[in-house]
Amino acid sequence: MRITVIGTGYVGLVTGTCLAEVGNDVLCLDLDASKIEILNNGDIPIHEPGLLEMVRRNVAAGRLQFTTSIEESVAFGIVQFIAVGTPPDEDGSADLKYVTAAARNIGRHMTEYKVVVDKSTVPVGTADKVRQAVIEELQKRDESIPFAVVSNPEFLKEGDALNDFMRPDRIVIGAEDARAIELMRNVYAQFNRNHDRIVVMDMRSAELTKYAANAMLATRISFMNELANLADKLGADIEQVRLGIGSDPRIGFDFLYAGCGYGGSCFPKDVNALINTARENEIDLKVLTAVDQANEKQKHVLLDKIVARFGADLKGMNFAVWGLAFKPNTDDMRAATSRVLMEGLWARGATVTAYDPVAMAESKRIYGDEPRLSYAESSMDALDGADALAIVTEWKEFRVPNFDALKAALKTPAIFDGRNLYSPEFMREQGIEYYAIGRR
Ligand SMILES: NC(=O)C1=CN([C@@H]2O[C@H](COP(=O)(O)OP(=O)(O)OC[C@H]3O[C@@H](n4cnc5c(N)ncnc54)[C@H](O)[C@@H]3O)[C@@H](O)[C@H]2O)C=CC1
Ligand SMILES: O=C(O)[C@H]1O[C@H](OP(=O)(O)OP(=O)(O)OC[C@H]2O[C@@H](n3ccc(=O)[nH]c3=O)[C@H](O)[C@@H]2O)[C@H](O)[C@@H](O)[C@@H]1O
Repeated sequence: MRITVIGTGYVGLVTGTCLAEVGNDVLCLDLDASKIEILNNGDIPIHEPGLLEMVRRNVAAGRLQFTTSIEESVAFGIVQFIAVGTPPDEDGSADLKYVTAAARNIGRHMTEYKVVVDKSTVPVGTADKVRQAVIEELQKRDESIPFAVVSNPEFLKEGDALNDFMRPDRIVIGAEDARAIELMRNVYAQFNRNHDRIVVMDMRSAELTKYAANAMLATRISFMNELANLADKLGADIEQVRLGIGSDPRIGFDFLYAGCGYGGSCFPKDVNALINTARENEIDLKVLTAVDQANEKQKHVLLDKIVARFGADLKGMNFAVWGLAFKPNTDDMRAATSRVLMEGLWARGATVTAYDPVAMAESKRIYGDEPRLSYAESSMDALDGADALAIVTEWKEFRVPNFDALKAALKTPAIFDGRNLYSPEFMREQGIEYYAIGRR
């Protein structure tokens, strides 16, 4: 099938590439010419494990192409996936300007039946707005070409995106048009072979399903983070508690890791967007409001522990920070806890030496030549002359450092671990002060 994907970000590029991988002909459109140039030069603009190889393989096979031409992209696919950003507006609601612009471009240029598929995370009711945008553009041209709108939210995780896309738990299709549903079943047939994972529902329910999934996962994390803070006071160990409750299949072990707050482009934004949608409908989502507040607070937990240890005035001190990305295996720093920590340290007069295996280029883009931030070539280099170490992201390479070298390099042998990487008991044996999240 010929498929167009609009937007070559984390979702669009993965979607387009995976759809090509199973044999479709895919054209990806982005209006950011620099991204298309990178892609046309055989590289990719983001860090996602395995993606570069898959892109190259499918480009070489002639199944995957990239363009900045709206006309070309609209003409190409019978199915048009919209996978553009829906960043938060000033009030926290989702900004739909990119989604509606993409829809208008389709309406402006289409000459035959199209299925317009919204893959971006959008508030309930957006499918109607997408339909309206296409209709308005058709009317301007005095055309009445048939088309369908489908809501097909994406559930992939950055860092594991190819696996999530190729082996989905479920494929949610919100649609009311029989021909569109049939086409969508065909699009996903190759990802649906072992057992039927396709859940067809109405569009509003599909849109809400996406927010419900992210909100539930965020709730689990904030719940555990609050319990971890309590465990700190009570002398209990949150990791033992996780094992104790996760063994109940109604709870499960996943997404129960306490830490220094959830970040990324989605949980914080989607929780707030859902709160906003509810507010517009005169519903006060008390649980989710608390989830968000608890997370904002949790992003300060490392700084609070540093201040409790070294005092409020950190002037002249230097902290090594391991991990800048909001999670491992990505270069994404959107809403990353590292930013809250570093900015908090700077505000108290300290400087930072940071190391991240892939996100340092992104950090340089965000912070430019910030004088209070320097970068190290390796995790161990970051420790040289630092007062103490803070760990924000659980990259694999941080799991078994040389603790003797670490102790020798730090002025105070203290680790503030936002991801609970080490055993507190082992740290005590090593003579390292260890401040983790809810561990004993
Ligand atoms: N990042 C993630 O892990 C996930 C994101 N989502 C959702 O998917 C959507 C996209 O997210 P990301 O891929 O992270 O965004 P992104 O910001 O990485 O990429 C969006 C891309 O769309 C392009 N774009 C904007 N307007 C355009 C237009 N009219 N025509 C063509 N290209 C256009 C931008 O230049 C950019 O390259 C969001 O709604 C997000 O909430 C859903 C699941 C996972
Ligand atoms: O809508 C989205 O964009 C995506 O959002 C999340 O994916 P992602 O943000 O890429 O990454 P996660 O692995 O979910 O991690 C999010 C944040 O939660 C934190 N986290 C995760 C799990 C956990 O147990 N504890 C915890 O603090 C991570 O450190 C990270 O900062 C969801 O997991 C995806 O299903 C969804 O498609």
